[in-house]
Amino acid sequence: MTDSPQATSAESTSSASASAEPASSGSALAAPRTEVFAEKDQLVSVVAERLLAVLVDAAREHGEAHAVLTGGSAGIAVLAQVAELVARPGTETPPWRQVHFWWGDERLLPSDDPERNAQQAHDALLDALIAEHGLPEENVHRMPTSEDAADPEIGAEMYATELQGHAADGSQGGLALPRFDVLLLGVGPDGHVASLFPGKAALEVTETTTTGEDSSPKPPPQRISLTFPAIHSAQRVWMVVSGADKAEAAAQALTLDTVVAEIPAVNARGTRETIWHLDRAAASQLS
Ligand SMILES: O=C(O)[C@H](O)[C@@H](O)[C@H](O)[C@H](O)COP(=O)(O)O
Repeated sequence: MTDSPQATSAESTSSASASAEPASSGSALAAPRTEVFAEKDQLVSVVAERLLAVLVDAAREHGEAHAVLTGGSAGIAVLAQVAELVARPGTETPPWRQVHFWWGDERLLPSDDPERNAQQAHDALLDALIAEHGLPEENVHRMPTSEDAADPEIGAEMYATELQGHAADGSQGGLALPRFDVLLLGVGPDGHVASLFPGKAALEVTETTTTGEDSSPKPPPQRISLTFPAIHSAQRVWMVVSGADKAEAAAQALTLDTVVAEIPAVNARGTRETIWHLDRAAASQLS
């Protein structure tokens, strides 16, 4: 455990779940690594710095960068911190016209509802990037609203089409997806990630990149989510987990024999990197 906000001094360990097989992807996925920070603020600063660095490198290397955002308190705090870094003179930033933002999940609500993950991300970061730094509005790929789609399944199909429109060449395990450089995920106290909740049919979806949820146990009930195969296509899956209410779910997700149907977060992995960024409270039950 560390009191330093520096990524290099965070505890970093390979987890026992390294040999647990993910449920839905044929390709090899990165075993989870954990990094524990004394406080949420430190976690947030490190993830924000890393996010910017990944976008800079990906834009340089591939001519474009794709980040998948999450809702939730830690995920939105990361975006607010990115906004602070971007406003700070001397921070290296990507050419924003080459950066695309996507979402891992969304609540099917009206476009201006403050509960929408996209609305919160706009307030925290995206509005400033669009207004002051040249991020093209069309690079912000929001999931459909309740005005766009009559139900979550229709919304999910619409988003799959949007993803397909930016698909990388055949490299995402047969699914039409952009090359996600980094995908952020929060974790619920029940172990959910994105809008993939314990015991739900959405956990089993393997043929499509998106899915609709009609009866989420966390309000609101109607949601749209990426599926596990879509999550597994990401180069880097970064979990951002803060607070004692996540401790039990985090400990279970990082345990060898945990079942995806009970703790979906056990199946959140990327191709190159899976990192669980936890504050001390969220890490308090890790063995
Ligand atoms: O739309 C949502 O509800 C979120 O995307 C959800 O999956 C969230 O990330 C987790 O519930 C963690 O949220 P907190 O970080 O606020 O605990």
